[in-house]
Amino acid sequence: MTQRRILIVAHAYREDTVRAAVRVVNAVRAEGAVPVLAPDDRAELSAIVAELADVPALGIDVALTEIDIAIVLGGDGTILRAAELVRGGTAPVLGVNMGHVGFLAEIERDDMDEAVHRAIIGDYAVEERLALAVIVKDDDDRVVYETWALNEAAIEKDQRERMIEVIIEVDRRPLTAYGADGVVVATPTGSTAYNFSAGGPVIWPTVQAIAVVPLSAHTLFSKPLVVGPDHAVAVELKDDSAGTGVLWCDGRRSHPLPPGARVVVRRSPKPVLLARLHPAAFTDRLVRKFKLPTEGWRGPSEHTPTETLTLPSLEAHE
Ligand SMILES: NC(=O)c1ccc[n+]([C@@H]2O[C@H](COP(=O)([O-])OP(=O)(O)OC[C@H]3O[C@@H](n4cnc5c(N)ncnc54)[C@H](O)[C@@H]3O)[C@@H](O)[C@H]2O)c1
Ligand SMILES: Nc1ncnc2c1ncn2[C@@H]1O[C@H](COP(=O)(O)OP(=O)(O)OP(=O)(O)O)[C@@H](O)[C@H]1O
Repeated sequence: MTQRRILIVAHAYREDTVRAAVRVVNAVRAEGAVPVLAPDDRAELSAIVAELADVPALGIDVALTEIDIAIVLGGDGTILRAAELVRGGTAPVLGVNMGHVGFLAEIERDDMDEAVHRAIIGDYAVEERLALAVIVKDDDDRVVYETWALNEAAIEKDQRERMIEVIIEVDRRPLTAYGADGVVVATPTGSTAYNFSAGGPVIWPTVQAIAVVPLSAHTLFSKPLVVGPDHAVAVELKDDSAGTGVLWCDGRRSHPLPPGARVVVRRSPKPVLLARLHPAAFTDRLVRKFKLPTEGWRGPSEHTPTETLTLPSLEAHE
């Protein structure tokens, strides 16, 4: 059997995640697999823990296509960073929550050793999450920037004192126009992030959809929209928009949007892959992460992993 290659992505500025990175590197080696670090991470981490300096580097010693799985030690920001690192390959991401929220993480830090073992031996399921393909066109309809998003494409004003004037379009048909702080075009995964703060709906990960949510729109029609996964949503900055804008994808990849710029968002042909160790109900994740009140609930005590079902069970309607 070929040796498995495990990318380890750790938050480099926290003591606990750096310590966890050393532990995971040692566990991977002890089980006969190859630990790998992104070159920048290796430089940052080995400045703190010298023994990490000899870990093979991604793209130098080991190609991205050779990576079997990425183990992530951090919060959602670190998981989004890991998703970017493995985007050109086929490795799923396994998040160990060492952040504050860790909504995208599969497990909490206390279960790390068992999770690492299962990652090394390949004992996990892979869940596909809808991702967005995002392009920016200039006012001559030329593509000037291309990227992708797991959470959202946020079209935002970039001057505090000026709104942006936008036109929303679906499948090349104009829908409405308004002045706003911005527009969030979110995936089901991102529905619990910026979309959620902006008043958008929480979308279960089993739903394939794209949400379009205005940020402080100065209009009576400012409802969040949800379109199917095969619709193309475009947000245009009007030619006479007083304010200039900026595109931010997952808070990581950005591009300026002058008046006349057009951002086109579609479902990416390439989903993001998340490694799953347990079939868990998305409902439970929402309750746990957002600390929702459920005291007094009198429903059935047996656990039904609804996240993996496509139809609601009969009990759900009781
Ligand atoms: N007002 C807001 O809520 C707001 C504003 C800007 C960006 N964001 C979000 O921050 C994300 C980037 O995350 P970061 O950690 O690098 O930045 P960050 O450190 O500023 O954290 C933003 C918060 O969003 C949470 N988060 C991120 N993805 C999530 C998800 N899918 N579900 C639930 N919560 C999630 C993080 O845990 C964190 O609490 C962006 O993709 C965007 O969704 C939110
Ligand atoms: N090695 C690194 N180099 C540069 N930035 C990093 C590195 N590790 C983490 N970050 C950044 O630090 C920020 C915070 O990280 P992260 O979100 O993982 O932690 P958190 O804020 O504690 O957790 P949560 O997002 O769950 O609240 C993110 O924007 C992340 O991308």
